[in-house]
Amino acid sequence: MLKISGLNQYYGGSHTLWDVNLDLPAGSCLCLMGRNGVGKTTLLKSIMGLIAVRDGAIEYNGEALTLAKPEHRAELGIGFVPQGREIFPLLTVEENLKIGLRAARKQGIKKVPEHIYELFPVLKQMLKRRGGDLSGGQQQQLAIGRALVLNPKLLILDEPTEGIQPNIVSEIGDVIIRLNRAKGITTPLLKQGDEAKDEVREGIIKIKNELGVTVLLVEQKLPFARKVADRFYIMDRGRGVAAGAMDELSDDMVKRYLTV
Ligand SMILES: Nc1ncnc2c1ncn2[C@@H]1O[C@H](COP(=O)(O)OP(=O)(O)OP(=O)(O)O)[C@@H](O)[C@H]1O
Repeated sequence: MLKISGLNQYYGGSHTLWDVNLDLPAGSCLCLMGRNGVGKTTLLKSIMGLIAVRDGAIEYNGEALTLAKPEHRAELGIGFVPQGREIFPLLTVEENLKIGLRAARKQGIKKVPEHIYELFPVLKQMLKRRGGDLSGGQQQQLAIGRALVLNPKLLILDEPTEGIQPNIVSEIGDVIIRLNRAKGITTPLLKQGDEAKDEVREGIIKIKNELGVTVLLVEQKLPFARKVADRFYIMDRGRGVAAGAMDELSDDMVKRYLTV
Protein backbone atom coordinates (compact mmCIF):
# COMPACT_ATOMS: atom_id res chain seq x y z
CA MET A 1 0.00 0.00 0.00
CA LEU A 2 2.82 2.39 0.92
CA LYS A 3 6.26 1.96 -0.56
CA ILE A 4 9.21 4.17 0.24
CA SER A 5 12.40 3.75 -1.76
CA GLY A 6 15.79 5.36 -1.31
CA LEU A 7 14.44 8.35 0.61
CA ASN A 8 16.90 11.06 1.63
CA GLN A 9 15.93 14.17 3.54
CA TYR A 10 17.92 17.16 4.76
CA TYR A 11 17.18 19.95 7.23
CA GLY A 12 19.34 22.63 5.60
CA GLY A 13 22.79 21.06 5.45
CA SER A 14 21.96 18.35 7.95
CA HIS A 15 21.36 14.94 6.34
CA THR A 16 18.54 13.42 8.44
CA LEU A 17 17.07 10.47 6.48
CA TRP A 18 19.53 8.18 4.69
CA ASP A 19 18.30 5.90 1.90
CA VAL A 20 15.17 4.83 3.76
CA ASN A 21 13.27 1.88 2.24
CA LEU A 22 9.99 0.80 3.78
CA ASP A 23 7.15 -1.39 2.58
CA LEU A 24 3.79 -1.22 4.32
CA PRO A 25 1.39 -3.94 3.16
CA ALA A 26 -2.34 -3.17 3.12
CA GLY A 27 -4.06 -4.28 6.32
CA SER A 28 -0.94 -4.27 8.47
CA CYS A 29 -0.16 -2.24 11.57
CA LEU A 30 3.49 -1.23 11.51
CA CYS A 31 5.30 0.35 14.42
CA LEU A 32 8.18 2.67 13.62
CA MET A 33 10.64 2.43 16.48
CA GLY A 34 13.95 3.90 17.54
CA ARG A 35 15.51 6.17 20.11
CA ASN A 36 14.86 9.92 20.33
CA GLY A 37 16.13 11.93 17.39
CA VAL A 38 16.70 9.04 14.94
CA GLY A 39 14.29 10.52 12.36
CA LYS A 40 10.90 8.86 13.01
CA THR A 41 8.86 12.08 12.98
CA THR A 42 10.86 13.33 9.99
CA LEU A 43 9.92 10.19 8.08
CA LEU A 44 6.21 10.58 8.93
CA LYS A 45 6.27 14.26 7.94
CA SER A 46 7.96 13.31 4.66
CA ILE A 47 5.20 10.79 3.95
CA MET A 48 2.59 13.46 4.63
CA GLY A 49 4.38 16.03 2.43
CA LEU A 50 4.85 18.42 5.34
CA ILE A 51 8.58 18.65 4.65
CA ALA A 52 10.45 18.35 1.36
CA VAL A 53 12.65 15.37 0.59
CA ARG A 54 15.86 15.55 -1.43
CA ASP A 55 15.46 12.33 -3.40
CA GLY A 56 13.84 8.93 -3.39
CA ALA A 57 10.24 7.91 -3.98
CA ILE A 58 7.04 7.56 -1.97
CA GLU A 59 4.30 5.50 -3.61
CA TYR A 60 0.78 4.99 -2.33
CA ASN A 61 -1.23 2.27 -4.03
CA GLY A 62 1.04 2.64 -7.03
CA GLU A 63 0.62 6.42 -7.27
CA ALA A 64 3.73 8.61 -6.94
CA LEU A 65 3.27 10.82 -3.89
CA THR A 66 6.73 12.31 -3.60
CA LEU A 67 5.72 15.70 -5.00
CA ALA A 68 2.02 15.68 -4.05
CA LYS A 69 0.64 18.42 -1.81
CA PRO A 70 -0.36 17.42 1.75
CA GLU A 71 -4.05 18.11 0.92
CA HIS A 72 -3.90 15.66 -1.98
CA ARG A 73 -2.45 12.98 0.31
CA ALA A 74 -5.38 13.51 2.69
CA GLU A 75 -7.85 13.29 -0.20
CA LEU A 76 -6.31 9.97 -1.21
CA GLY A 77 -7.26 8.65 2.21
CA ILE A 78 -4.15 9.14 4.32
CA GLY A 79 -5.06 10.37 7.80
CA PHE A 80 -2.42 11.89 10.09
CA VAL A 81 -2.40 12.35 13.85
CA PRO A 82 0.66 14.51 14.59
CA GLN A 83 2.87 14.37 17.63
CA GLY A 84 1.49 16.68 20.32
CA ARG A 85 -2.00 16.26 18.82
CA GLU A 86 -2.30 19.83 17.42
CA ILE A 87 -5.95 20.26 18.19
CA PHE A 88 -7.33 23.81 18.26
CA PRO A 89 -7.69 24.73 21.94
CA LEU A 90 -10.19 27.56 21.45
CA LEU A 91 -12.49 25.63 19.11
CA THR A 92 -15.08 23.20 20.45
CA VAL A 93 -14.76 19.45 20.02
CA GLU A 94 -17.39 19.62 17.28
CA GLU A 95 -15.55 22.42 15.46
CA ASN A 96 -12.27 20.53 15.71
CA LEU A 97 -13.89 17.46 14.18
CA LYS A 98 -15.37 19.57 11.40
CA ILE A 99 -11.87 20.73 10.42
CA GLY A 100 -11.36 17.12 9.28
CA LEU A 101 -14.34 17.49 6.94
CA ARG A 102 -12.44 19.80 4.59
CA ALA A 103 -10.36 16.97 3.21
CA ALA A 104 -13.35 14.61 3.31
CA ARG A 105 -15.68 16.71 1.12
CA LYS A 106 -14.27 15.33 -2.12
CA GLN A 107 -15.31 11.87 -0.97
CA GLY A 108 -18.83 13.18 -0.44
CA ILE A 109 -18.59 13.12 3.37
CA LYS A 110 -20.47 16.19 4.59
CA LYS A 111 -21.07 15.30 8.24
CA VAL A 112 -18.85 13.89 10.92
CA PRO A 113 -19.54 10.13 10.57
CA GLU A 114 -21.44 8.72 13.56
CA HIS A 115 -19.12 5.73 13.97
CA ILE A 116 -16.45 8.12 15.29
CA TYR A 117 -18.67 8.75 18.32
CA GLU A 118 -19.15 5.00 18.63
CA LEU A 119 -15.39 4.57 18.79
CA PHE A 120 -14.92 7.54 21.15
CA PRO A 121 -18.13 8.08 23.15
CA VAL A 122 -16.42 10.79 25.21
CA LEU A 123 -16.33 13.05 22.13
CA LYS A 124 -20.10 12.94 21.86
CA GLN A 125 -20.47 13.85 25.52
CA MET A 126 -18.11 16.80 25.11
CA LEU A 127 -19.13 18.17 21.72
CA LYS A 128 -19.56 21.74 22.96
CA ARG A 129 -16.46 21.83 25.19
CA ARG A 130 -13.40 23.68 24.03
CA GLY A 131 -10.57 21.45 22.88
CA GLY A 132 -8.18 23.14 25.31
CA ASP A 133 -10.39 22.16 28.27
CA LEU A 134 -10.12 18.42 27.57
CA SER A 135 -7.64 16.14 29.33
CA GLY A 136 -4.58 14.95 27.41
CA GLY A 137 -6.20 11.58 26.71
CA GLN A 138 -9.42 13.18 25.51
CA GLN A 139 -7.43 15.51 23.24
CA GLN A 140 -5.67 12.49 21.76
CA GLN A 141 -9.02 10.82 21.12
CA LEU A 142 -10.17 14.05 19.47
CA ALA A 143 -7.04 14.16 17.28
CA ILE A 144 -7.61 10.55 16.19
CA GLY A 145 -11.34 11.20 15.69
CA ARG A 146 -10.53 14.20 13.49
CA ALA A 147 -8.20 12.11 11.33
CA LEU A 148 -10.91 9.43 11.01
CA VAL A 149 -13.46 11.91 9.61
CA LEU A 150 -12.12 11.28 6.11
CA ASN A 151 -12.49 7.52 6.47
CA PRO A 152 -8.77 6.99 5.91
CA LYS A 153 -7.45 3.81 4.38
CA LEU A 154 -4.07 4.54 5.89
CA LEU A 155 -3.83 6.10 9.34
CA ILE A 156 -0.48 7.53 10.49
CA LEU A 157 -0.01 8.31 14.18
CA ASP A 158 3.01 9.95 15.80
CA GLU A 159 3.42 8.79 19.42
CA PRO A 160 -0.29 8.62 20.27
CA THR A 161 0.37 7.60 23.88
CA GLU A 162 2.87 10.31 24.76
CA GLY A 163 2.00 11.99 28.06
CA ILE A 164 -1.24 10.08 28.51
CA GLN A 165 -2.40 8.25 31.63
CA PRO A 166 -2.27 4.44 31.51
CA ASN A 167 -6.01 3.66 31.35
CA ILE A 168 -6.45 5.96 28.33
CA VAL A 169 -3.32 4.50 26.71
CA SER A 170 -5.01 1.13 26.87
CA GLU A 171 -8.27 2.53 25.40
CA ILE A 172 -6.35 4.13 22.53
CA GLY A 173 -4.59 0.82 21.91
CA ASP A 174 -7.94 -0.95 21.74
CA VAL A 175 -9.29 1.58 19.22
CA ILE A 176 -6.23 1.19 16.99
CA ILE A 177 -6.63 -2.59 17.10
CA ARG A 178 -10.34 -2.32 16.30
CA LEU A 179 -9.68 -0.02 13.36
CA ASN A 180 -6.84 -2.10 12.02
CA ARG A 181 -8.32 -5.52 12.40
CA ALA A 182 -11.94 -4.46 12.03
CA LYS A 183 -12.74 -7.03 14.67
CA GLY A 184 -14.76 -6.59 17.79
CA ILE A 185 -16.80 -3.76 16.34
CA THR A 186 -20.24 -4.78 17.34
CA THR A 187 -23.11 -3.66 15.19
CA PRO A 188 -25.48 -1.94 17.60
CA LEU A 189 -29.08 -3.10 17.85
CA LEU A 190 -30.83 -1.16 15.17
CA LYS A 191 -34.35 0.08 14.97
CA GLN A 192 -35.60 0.85 11.49
CA GLY A 193 -35.63 4.52 10.66
CA ASP A 194 -33.16 5.43 13.35
CA GLU A 195 -30.98 7.63 11.18
CA ALA A 196 -28.06 8.04 13.58
CA LYS A 197 -27.82 4.29 14.09
CA ASP A 198 -28.08 3.65 10.37
CA GLU A 199 -25.06 5.85 9.97
CA VAL A 200 -23.18 3.98 12.66
CA ARG A 201 -24.04 0.73 10.93
CA GLU A 202 -22.94 2.06 7.55
CA GLY A 203 -19.67 3.27 9.02
CA ILE A 204 -19.01 -0.10 10.62
CA ILE A 205 -19.90 -2.05 7.51
CA LYS A 206 -17.64 0.23 5.53
CA ILE A 207 -14.72 -0.38 7.90
CA LYS A 208 -15.35 -4.12 7.88
CA ASN A 209 -15.70 -4.29 4.11
CA GLU A 210 -12.42 -2.57 3.67
CA LEU A 211 -10.84 -5.13 5.99
CA GLY A 212 -9.54 -2.58 8.39
CA VAL A 213 -7.46 0.53 8.22
CA THR A 214 -3.75 0.12 7.52
CA VAL A 215 -1.82 1.74 10.36
CA LEU A 216 1.67 3.24 10.62
CA LEU A 217 2.56 4.51 14.05
CA VAL A 218 5.55 5.77 15.95
CA GLU A 219 5.59 4.35 19.45
CA GLN A 220 8.27 4.21 22.14
CA LYS A 221 6.36 2.09 24.66
CA LEU A 222 7.38 -1.46 23.89
CA PRO A 223 4.41 -3.30 25.49
CA PHE A 224 2.00 -1.02 23.62
CA ALA A 225 3.85 -1.56 20.33
CA ARG A 226 3.82 -5.32 20.83
CA LYS A 227 0.11 -5.25 21.64
CA VAL A 228 -1.17 -3.20 18.71
CA ALA A 229 1.32 -3.72 15.87
CA ASP A 230 2.00 -6.80 13.77
CA ARG A 231 5.19 -5.45 12.16
CA PHE A 232 8.12 -3.31 13.27
CA TYR A 233 10.64 -1.09 11.55
CA ILE A 234 13.57 0.20 13.56
CA MET A 235 15.50 3.35 12.73
CA ASP A 236 18.91 4.38 13.95
CA ARG A 237 20.62 7.64 13.02
CA GLY A 238 18.34 8.27 10.07
CA ARG A 239 18.53 4.79 8.59
CA GLY A 240 16.29 1.74 8.65
CA VAL A 241 18.28 -0.93 10.51
CA ALA A 242 15.82 -3.76 11.21
CA ALA A 243 12.31 -4.77 10.19
CA GLY A 244 10.04 -7.77 10.42
CA ALA A 245 7.02 -9.34 12.05
CA MET A 246 6.48 -8.15 15.62
CA ASP A 247 7.14 -11.61 17.06
CA GLU A 248 10.59 -11.48 15.45
CA LEU A 249 11.60 -8.42 17.49
CA SER A 250 14.42 -9.90 19.55
CA ASP A 251 15.81 -8.89 22.93
CA ASP A 252 19.08 -8.20 21.18
CA MET A 253 17.43 -5.66 18.83
CA VAL A 254 15.65 -4.06 21.76
CA LYS A 255 18.94 -3.71 23.64
CA ARG A 256 20.87 -2.51 20.64
CA TYR A 257 18.44 0.01 19.19
CA LEU A 258 15.68 0.82 21.65
CA THR A 259 16.74 0.85 25.29
CA VAL A 260 18.14 4.13 26.53
N1 LIG B 1 12.77 21.40 11.88
C1 LIG B 1 13.99 20.88 12.08
N2 LIG B 1 15.10 21.55 11.70
C2 LIG B 1 16.33 21.02 11.89
N3 LIG B 1 16.57 19.82 12.44
C3 LIG B 1 15.50 19.11 12.84
C4 LIG B 1 14.16 19.59 12.69
N4 LIG B 1 13.31 18.67 13.19
C5 LIG B 1 14.08 17.64 13.64
N5 LIG B 1 15.39 17.91 13.44
C6 LIG B 1 16.52 17.01 13.73
O1 LIG B 1 16.39 15.87 12.92
C7 LIG B 1 16.72 14.69 13.66
C8 LIG B 1 15.55 13.72 13.64
O2 LIG B 1 14.46 14.27 14.39
P1 LIG B 1 13.05 13.58 14.51
O3 LIG B 1 12.15 14.51 15.28
O4 LIG B 1 12.60 13.14 13.18
O5 LIG B 1 13.41 12.31 15.38
P2 LIG B 1 12.47 11.31 16.16
O6 LIG B 1 13.06 9.97 15.96
O7 LIG B 1 11.06 11.53 15.76
O8 LIG B 1 12.68 11.75 17.66
P3 LIG B 1 11.63 11.91 18.87
O9 LIG B 1 11.36 10.53 19.32
O10 LIG B 1 12.43 12.71 19.86
O11 LIG B 1 10.44 12.64 18.35
C9 LIG B 1 17.11 15.15 15.06
O12 LIG B 1 18.51 15.26 15.09
C10 LIG B 1 16.47 16.49 15.17
O13 LIG B 1 17.20 17.33 16.04
